[in-house]
Amino acid sequence: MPESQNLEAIARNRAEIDRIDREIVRLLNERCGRSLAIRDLKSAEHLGIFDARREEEILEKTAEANEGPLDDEHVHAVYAAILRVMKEA
Ligand SMILES: C=C(O[C@@H]1C=C(C(=O)O)C=C[C@H]1O)C(=O)O
Repeated sequence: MPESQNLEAIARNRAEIDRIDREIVRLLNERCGRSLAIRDLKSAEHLGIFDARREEEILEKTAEANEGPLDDEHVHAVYAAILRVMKEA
């Protein structure tokens, strides 16, 4: 493939990554809205924000959902960060 075609392919893949990143940010904010709703409901029930068992369940379910090419270890690292920031929102 001539060099210019490779450069065009890089540009196309980057445009797709930009689109996917916008979608990921939208979904993260949608998820955060649900997490905040649960926080309010827990507060009304005088329950604490953090639920270690639920977070473990999420880490298991996201590993099960992983079809690669990311390793489960990578998905775990991303979700550990997501669960941490959800509690800081
Ligand atoms: C939203 C909840 O509260 C916290 C936030 C979680 C999340 O963002 O998924 C999961 C468990 C809790 O630490 C919940 O208990 O479901």
